[in-house]
Amino acid sequence: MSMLRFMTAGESHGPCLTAILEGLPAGLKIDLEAINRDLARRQQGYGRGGRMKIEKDKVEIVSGVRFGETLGGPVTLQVVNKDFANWTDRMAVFGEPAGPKVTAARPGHADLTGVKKYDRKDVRDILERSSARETTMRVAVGAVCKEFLRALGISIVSQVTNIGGVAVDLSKIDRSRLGTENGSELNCYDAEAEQQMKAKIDAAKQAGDTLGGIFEVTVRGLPAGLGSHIQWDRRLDAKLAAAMMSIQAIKGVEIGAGFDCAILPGSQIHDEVFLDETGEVYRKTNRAGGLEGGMTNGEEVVVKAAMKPIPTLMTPLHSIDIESREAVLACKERSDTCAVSAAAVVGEAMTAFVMAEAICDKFGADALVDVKAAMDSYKQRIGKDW
Ligand SMILES: Cc1cc2nc3c(=O)[nH]c(=O)nc-3n(C[C@H](O)[C@H](O)[C@H](O)COP(=O)(O)O)c2cc1C
Ligand SMILES: C=C(O[C@@H]1CC(C(=O)O)=C[C@@H](OP(=O)(O)O)[C@H]1O)C(=O)O
Repeated sequence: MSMLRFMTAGESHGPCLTAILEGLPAGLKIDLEAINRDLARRQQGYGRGGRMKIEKDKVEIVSGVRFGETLGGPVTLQVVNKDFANWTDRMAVFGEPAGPKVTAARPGHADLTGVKKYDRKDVRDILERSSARETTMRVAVGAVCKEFLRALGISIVSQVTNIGGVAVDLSKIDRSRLGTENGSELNCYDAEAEQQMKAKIDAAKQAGDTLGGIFEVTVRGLPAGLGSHIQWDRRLDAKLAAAMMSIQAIKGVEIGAGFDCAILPGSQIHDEVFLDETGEVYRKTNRAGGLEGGMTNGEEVVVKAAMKPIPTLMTPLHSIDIESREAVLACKERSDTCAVSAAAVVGEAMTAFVMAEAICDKFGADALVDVKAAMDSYKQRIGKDW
């Protein structure tokens, strides 16, 4: 099994956010600007809250890279929370809290179960870590993984396909445009749908309500045969689904035709296989989303994720106070109205990590030249044998 792994640390309003990524090969050139571009993309999107005006997330690398190239050791990435300076009364690492406690738990968030499980008296002790501010570091890690994948000819793009029930007409989408520098403010490639999405977000904000939606991530250039049918925990579709579900507020994942597979007959779901005049295998459709038997099949990997509406509502829902145990309205922290386009960037990052891990698993991960050579030789073999 691969030893590619990462861990994040940091609170939403703490001094800084950190990630350690270990297991990437030595000899990979790191482009800080590419990481910062993805961090900026994660901060964008119609419907984001006030915090995005305060932060301008920029990464610093403090280990594992020398003169712009990985050494094969753990890479430590850091992003400073500018907002920490405004939160020292509630978020200082030592001393006594001087700011108010949060005691009104928000339905749909980690608040209520978190305070019970961790024996805390202030919901802030839970919300600071359960906040999706943590996804900043996933995006930084994912951007490094994307660099690795790019060096092997693999790219990852995303699009938002639905916000609060306003759906993109996927038949209108020119898929070759996906990934062109942020298709739009909402990372949506259907201009008409996007206008309606924005109006829907405006209306939700006006009503103190929030919205969820759906995004889709596509991986191009993958060799067939990543992952395995041999054991449950080596199936790449399972790893991808788990990685997507690990993103805050994601409640559903589909690979390829996904839930439609349950409705349509086999003749309309399975992708028929043909040989071209040179003897190469091809398929006319990709309803499997590039994964069959837990392995990539050489087509684009296509995964969708459904995000629930943001749990912090400015017209708060009924809840309880954890101190007085009285019925109250949930707390109103500054919050996003809709963050699906940001979640799509996080989805790209998690997909990048899963694909990078699958590559390291199959081709080794000591030196980038060896990974490339192993992958080239494998591609030659399967190209010829098919
Ligand atoms: C990019 C992104 C931004 C988010 N912004 C907010 C927010 O501003 N306010 C909020 O209450 N929840 C926000 N969420 C959702 C919560 O983090 C999430 O619902 C919460 O952690 C509970 O986890 P669960 O929904 O997976 O059960 C955001 C999620 C993502 C992915
Ligand atoms: C509140 C949550 O996270 C949001 C995501 C987020 C970010 O950087 O994405 C920053 C946070 O900033 P603040 O709380 O200071 O406004 C929230 O906007 C949550 O997920 O519960």
